[in-house]
This record gives sequence, C-alpha cells and structure tokens, in this order.
Amino acid sequence: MTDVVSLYVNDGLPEEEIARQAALYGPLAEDIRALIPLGISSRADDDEIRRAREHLAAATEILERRRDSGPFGTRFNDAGHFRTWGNAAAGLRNAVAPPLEVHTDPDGRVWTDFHLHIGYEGPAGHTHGGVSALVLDQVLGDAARVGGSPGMTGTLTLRYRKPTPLGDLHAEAKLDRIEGRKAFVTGHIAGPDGICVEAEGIFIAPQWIADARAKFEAQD
Ligand SMILES: CCCCCCCCCCCCCCCC(=O)SCCNC(=O)CCNC(=O)[C@H](O)C(C)(C)COP(=O)(O)OP(=O)(O)OC[C@H]1O[C@@H](n2cnc3c(N)ncnc32)[C@H](O)[C@@H]1OP(=O)(O)O
Repeated sequence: MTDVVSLYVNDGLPEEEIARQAALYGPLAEDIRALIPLGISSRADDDEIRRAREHLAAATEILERRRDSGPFGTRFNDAGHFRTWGNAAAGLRNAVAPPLEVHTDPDGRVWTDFHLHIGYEGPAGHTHGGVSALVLDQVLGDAARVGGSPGMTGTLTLRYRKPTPLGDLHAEAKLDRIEGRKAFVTGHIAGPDGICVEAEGIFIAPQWIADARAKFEAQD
C-alpha cells in the first residue's frame, strides 16, 4: 500500500523555479487535454489518423525519456506553497482534470467557474454523475481545508436535482461546522438554469494530521 505520509514532500523549490515549471508543464497538460474531445469528435480519415498517431507516438517517446516514478503527491516548500499538480480535479499537470481553479471569498466560501468538455459526458449531452461527484468532492474538500479542518472524504452525499449540462458550470461550497476531527460541508453545482447537484460532505482529518497539528500548536 502507498505510504501516504511519504507523498507529502518538502522539495524546497524556490518560487521562481515553481513558476518556471508551471509555465512549462501547464501548457503541456492543456495540449493533452485538448486532444481528448478530438479523440471523440474527429472525423479524420484512415491516413490522417495514422499520421496523427505517428506524431503522438513521437511525443510519447520524448516525454517518457525522463519521468518521475509514481504519483505526484503533495509537494511544498518552506514558504508553504503547496502543489498538488497530479490532482484529478484540479492538478495543473493533469490533463484529465477540467481543471478546477478554486477561489476563496473572505467569508470562507469557496467557488469555481469551470468548463466540462464532451469527454465528461454521461447521459447524452450531459455531465456524468461521477464527474459531478469528483468536482464536488474537490470543492467541498477545499472548503473544509480553508475552514481550518483539512481531511479525507469520509462521506459525500449527493442529490442530483436535474441533469447537469456540459459546458460552463459553477460550483461552490462552505464549511458548516467542525466537530473534533470532522468537518461538515455543503455545496452545489449550478448550470445556466440553476442548481443541478447539491452536496453534503463529512471530511475527517486523519489521526496523523490531528497529531501533527497538536504538536505544531504546542510549539507555538
Ligand atoms: C492523505 C491525507 C490528506 C488529508 C488532508 C489533505 C486534504 C486537502 C484537501 C484537498 C481537497 C481534496 C478533496 C478530495 C478528497 C479525497 O478525495 S479523499 C479520498 C476519498 N476518501 C478516502 O479515501 C477516505 C478513506 N477512509 C479513511 O481514510 C478513514 O476511514 C478516515 C476517513 C480517515 C477516517 O478514519 P479514522 O480517522 O480512523 O476514523 P475513526 O477514528 O474511526 O473516526 C473518527 C470520527 O469520524 C467518524 N467517521 C469515520 N468514518 C466516517 C465516514 N466514512 N463518514 C462519516 N464519519 C466517519 C467516526 O464516527 C468518528 O466520529 P466521532 O466518534 O469522533 O464523532
């Protein structure tokens, strides 16, 4: 089993180097992401597909020459700049991610305006319910973290009120309360015609996080 704690790494990268890497690898993820709808919608003919695949194979050959092994994990530096660039919902380097750019209001509400392309389809022309869950898991989890109680999803309850379209969507969440290691959060996804999915989540700080926090606070 993957050792979770070992995937939290202080790699000490200076801010300029983080910015350089973001500018280098972010656009690569955008290029790969742009291919996904084309894989579904392209009407290229046999010869064109053969040529496109040759180019993709050449790109793959270049990209795999030097690579990290295993997942990206959570990396940070002494300034407390956290990077979760492999995250399935929000990762800067993850072409599978929409990606979500989550903002925080002064009152603790977190929100994101995002776009789901045709690769996120479930029911014809609409968003897959599991993708809605992915988005809400991330946004509610972020609200728990912003509210001071980061944790793993313990329970995520969704009510799909009406079909969620593809395209431009909005999601938001707010911490309701904290009880011990548990954060209770609510949120929703809305499309142009209003709320499509409502969510309630319980996010639980693993014991090792609660222990680390208690140790940190005792040093203060
Ligand atoms: C790697 C770590 C990083 C975390 C910090 C970073 C977060 C940065 C946020 C970024 C945003 C990410 C958003 C995506 C987040 C995911 O995608 S997380 C992935 C999906 N979730 C999982 O895989 C979780 C798997 N489950 C587990 O790891 C463990 O069951 C849990 C959830 C940590 C709880 O384990 P535990 O600490 O041993 O819990 P336990 O001591 O039995 O119970 C503690 C309390 O919680 C209650 N409880 C336990 N399980 C549940 C449950 N499933 N539902 C409701 N209540 C429960 C108990 O009743 C108890 O309540 P009280 O008696 O205190 O009132």
